[in-house]
Amino acid sequence: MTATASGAPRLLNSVLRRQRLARMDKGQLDTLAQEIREVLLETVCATGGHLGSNLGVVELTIALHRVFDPGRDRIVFDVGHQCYPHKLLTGRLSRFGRLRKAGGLSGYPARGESETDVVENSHASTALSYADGLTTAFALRGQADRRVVVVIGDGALTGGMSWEAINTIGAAARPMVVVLNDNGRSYAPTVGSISTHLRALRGHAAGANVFTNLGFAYFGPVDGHDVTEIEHAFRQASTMDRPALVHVVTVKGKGYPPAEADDVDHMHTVGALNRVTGTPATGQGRTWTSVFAHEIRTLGAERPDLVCLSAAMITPTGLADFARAFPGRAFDVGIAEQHAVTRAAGLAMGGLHPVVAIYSTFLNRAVDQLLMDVALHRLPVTFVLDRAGVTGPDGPSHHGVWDLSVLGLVPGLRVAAPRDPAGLRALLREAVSVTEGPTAVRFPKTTASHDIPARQRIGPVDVLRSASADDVLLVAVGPLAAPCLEAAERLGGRGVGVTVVDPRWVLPVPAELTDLAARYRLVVTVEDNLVTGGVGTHLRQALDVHPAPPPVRGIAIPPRFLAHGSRDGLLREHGLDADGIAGAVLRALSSGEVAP
Ligand SMILES: Cc1ncc(C[n+]2csc(CCOP(=O)(O)OP(=O)(O)O)c2C)c(N)n1
Ligand SMILES: CC(=O)[C@@H](O)[C@H](O)COP(=O)(O)O
Ligand SMILES: [Mg+2]
Repeated sequence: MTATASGAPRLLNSVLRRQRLARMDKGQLDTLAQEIREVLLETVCATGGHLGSNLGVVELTIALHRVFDPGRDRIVFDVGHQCYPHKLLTGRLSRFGRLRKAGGLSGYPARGESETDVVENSHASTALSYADGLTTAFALRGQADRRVVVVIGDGALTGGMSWEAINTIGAAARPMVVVLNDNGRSYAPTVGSISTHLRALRGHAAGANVFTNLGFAYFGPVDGHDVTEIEHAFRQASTMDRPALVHVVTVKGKGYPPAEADDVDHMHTVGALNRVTGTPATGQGRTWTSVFAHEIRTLGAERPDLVCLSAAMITPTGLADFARAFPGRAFDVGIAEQHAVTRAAGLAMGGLHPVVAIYSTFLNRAVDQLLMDVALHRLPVTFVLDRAGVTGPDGPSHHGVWDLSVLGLVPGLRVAAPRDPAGLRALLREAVSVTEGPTAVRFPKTTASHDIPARQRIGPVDVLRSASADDVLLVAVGPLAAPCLEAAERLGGRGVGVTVVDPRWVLPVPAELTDLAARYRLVVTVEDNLVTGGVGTHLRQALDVHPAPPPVRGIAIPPRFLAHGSRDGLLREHGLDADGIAGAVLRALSSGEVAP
């Protein structure tokens, strides 16, 4: 894209070489910033993405590219959701219109797009550790002239890894520039004593502070929207013979009044927007998150022992209503999943029933805490895993496709996968009623469809469709019950008898499911999770004890990282839609490996 509604971003189009940027005067830099904001608004209002975070770092990124060489130096963005201006300044303007679309630009740094992109991960609080490694490697390889610059937000600074890295970086005293982009927010205002300290520094920074006490030179606070002031601070910091932190104060959503005025999250991440009003371009309908939000709020009134925890995502995980109704029982711990899980263990030891609301992919950050601090002690903690399965536009580090494989390893943990809103409400209630160990309830990032009735229930297992012949058993995990039923109808029309069941409590595999499966010629499991270690794996292992177990085919996500795209497109690509399921069953039946 080389033109926007307000005309071609002439200066931005000309920034194809760093030298051009270095020669711009103040007036041109201001124009360049305006052009970048125009492209950000025009694009993200159409494609969705991270709006507030990127509007806030326009001047900071221009200054970065004027002081440092993104090709030879390493600019490491923490999380990376704020990399759009960097992408626009490194030759990707023409491709920017397909941001976060299948085959288009990633919404995070992507090494395949540019040599100037370093870290593709979108999980917070990792940048300082990467930087510690990079500076060490450059020193050992005689490349100490290559500068390493970290851009980290105040939110990412609440993550424990950030302080683990600060601990060794401060001691090593190797030069590094750390740009602290302090807008006072994660999604919501950043919580905790770190945030309080930063607020004090924003007001009066003279003297020692936590960074200088840990071996860093400190520069700031700097006006994060004045390129000249930022550039001066960067140049000063880059001359230091030890790590230097530049405290840049910015406004999340700068330059777009609806974002600056958004009290919830300054439009941290948005879907397609009406740019004039700042309202969603299309209605999203009822989401799984909204069903959970309503039910946990209801449960909170019934169960005074319920408390809820989130790692800086109270609203995105559906806890906002609960927090408003029960302010003393909802805890935002910052971007600190490990602390959230073990704090929940402490809350459970103290006689409460904690609910940890967390995106599936971010639970990976706290596996040891889940295993050892919660499950080993058989503590009644309930994990509500939103964004479970293929999420879509956020790409490989956001798809929640590992939770069933991980949770299946945890002794004493029970995992539920509701197929519809009624199932979520019921299974959430069942989960928070379990007292002898941890539970988990997982659901995807999509609209919550209509309820799917069961014909009968065998133990925890719902039978959704019965066939006259015991040919095929389709085991549907969660919302994939809908495409399974559609596939069964198509197969029935071709004379294949297909029974469809929903285990509801999917791990450990219920004995009733194993006993039922043993009666069929072919068992096919369908799950929005990695094929390795998912429900299919566990059911196959459970059937091994039967004298003549039927073949089990698993339709699931292959063991590789999935690129960004639409959820439906990625599910279709991996055979997790009605066509894919029906085709897989027919191929299995004709493979000769299924008893007649
Ligand atoms: C481990 C982990 N937990 C949660 C998130 C979700 N998340 C993405 S960005 C963000 C807030 C980041 O705040 P900050 O670092 O201050 O950046 P800003 O958006 O304010 O520029 C959160 C919580 C994440 N990416 N990684
Ligand atoms: C960068 C990050 O981790 C989140 O902001 C992520 O983009 C989740 O977005 P959704 O809440 O839209 O799934
Ligand atoms: Mg922030």
